[in-house]
Amino acid sequence: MAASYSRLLAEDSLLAVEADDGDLLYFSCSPASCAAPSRRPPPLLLPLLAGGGSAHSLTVPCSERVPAAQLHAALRRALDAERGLGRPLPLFSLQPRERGFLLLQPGRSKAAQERRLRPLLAAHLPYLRVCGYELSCGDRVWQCPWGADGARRLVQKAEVDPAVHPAVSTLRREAVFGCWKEAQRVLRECIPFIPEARGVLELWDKCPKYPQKGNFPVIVVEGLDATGKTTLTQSLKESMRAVLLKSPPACINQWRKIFDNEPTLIRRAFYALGNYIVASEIAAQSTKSPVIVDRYWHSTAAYAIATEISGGLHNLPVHHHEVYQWPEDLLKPDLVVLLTLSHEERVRRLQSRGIEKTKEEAELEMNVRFREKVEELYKRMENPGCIPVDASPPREAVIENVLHLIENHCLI
Ligand SMILES: Nc1ncnc2c1ncn2[C@@H]1O[C@H](COP(=O)(O)OP(=O)(O)O)[C@@H](O)[C@H]1O
Ligand SMILES: Nc1ccn([C@H]2C[C@H](O)[C@@H](COP(=O)(O)OP(=O)(O)O)O2)c(=O)n1
Repeated sequence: MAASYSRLLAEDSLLAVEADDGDLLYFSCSPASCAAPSRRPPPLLLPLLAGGGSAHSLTVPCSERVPAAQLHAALRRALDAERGLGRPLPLFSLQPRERGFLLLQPGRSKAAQERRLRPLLAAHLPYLRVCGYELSCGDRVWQCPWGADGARRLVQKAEVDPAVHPAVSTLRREAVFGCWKEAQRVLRECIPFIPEARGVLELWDKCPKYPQKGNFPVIVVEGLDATGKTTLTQSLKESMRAVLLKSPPACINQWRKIFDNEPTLIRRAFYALGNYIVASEIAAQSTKSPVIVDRYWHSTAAYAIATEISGGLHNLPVHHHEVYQWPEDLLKPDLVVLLTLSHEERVRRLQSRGIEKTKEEAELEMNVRFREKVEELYKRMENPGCIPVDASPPREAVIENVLHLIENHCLI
């Protein structure tokens, strides 16, 4: 199905949901101020409600970024753990800015769904907007906010606009930080409940804020897991007598698992600041020798965008979008090499590396789309862009090719 999104006729909100196949259906709601209801019904809710099903939307206002991200994650865990409520579909609202979930239950009454939901949401209710949906007059759906008697709002079909994935407009604010100040701000807000955030910030406090690169070349190696980054960077280190650095750097790596379990906003702020910490090491080392860096900002941005933008490649932000631009306050490398590999060969290497079967299977099955998006995103990065290198030849050939590339860039 082609992706379609809702843009509201009225100023109220824009809501979209991901369908089970990973693509996006749309569902929109606006206040009754839409004077001319369309003859066409909202495509998601009407058939479901007409068939005797029920639907609820749960949204979290996003004015305070960190608490909202945490509540959203807690809600997701609670809904995932509750069997029989159906898969929570992501829901976005831009005005007012909200994120949440839509729960659809074919063949279950609204009252029964509410009975299941109430105890689950009890603790969160003061901070949530919960609405049930009712069918009336054949093709009209009413939105009924919880707790407000008679406060019914008409749900109408919205203009279908093949424009942008609703998460695109939130990327800058919530996933791909354009400067260190933003990432620092998020981690500061996390100190009360993630003590490790203080550790990261203390290390960052000691780093120079706008470090300059030395005269020696700085080469970054990017690519998906198992494309050969470790192999290549080790060899380059030896053959170029270079210093090898990694992002996130060793000094914060001990906290990586903790941040990996946090919501996107916090997780990406950790990786973003990690890049700025590495930058100060790059600056210092590149006055003395060449520097090789295993992953850097391109990985941070590509993985963040690929995770946030559901569905296929067509949902990604357009070429030259601001999220593809290198942050102005981050030290730039001289060359970024992107190792590319066919899916089959990458799987073979993952297997021969002896990854546990469960992880390997999960990787194989669920990540085809994700992998495609990350690879495409690497290629869309700009200023500097990545130079793709075929990583399928034998190790020695790949190293040779990259050394040529470095020479051609007049770096050594
Ligand atoms: N050019 C190559 N040809 C065949 N196997 C390779 C090549 N480069 C790396 N490998 C092997 O593939 C696996 C993944 O490589 P690795 O360097 O660990 O990737 P990454 O650091 O990108 O995860 C390792 O077992 C490694 O020995
Ligand atoms: N500079 C970096 C490095 C990694 N990340 C994130 C992106 C992904 O979520 C993971 C990928 O890390 P992974 O452990 O697979 O990396 P390796 O291939 O083992 O080097 O880390 C990042 O955001 N920024």
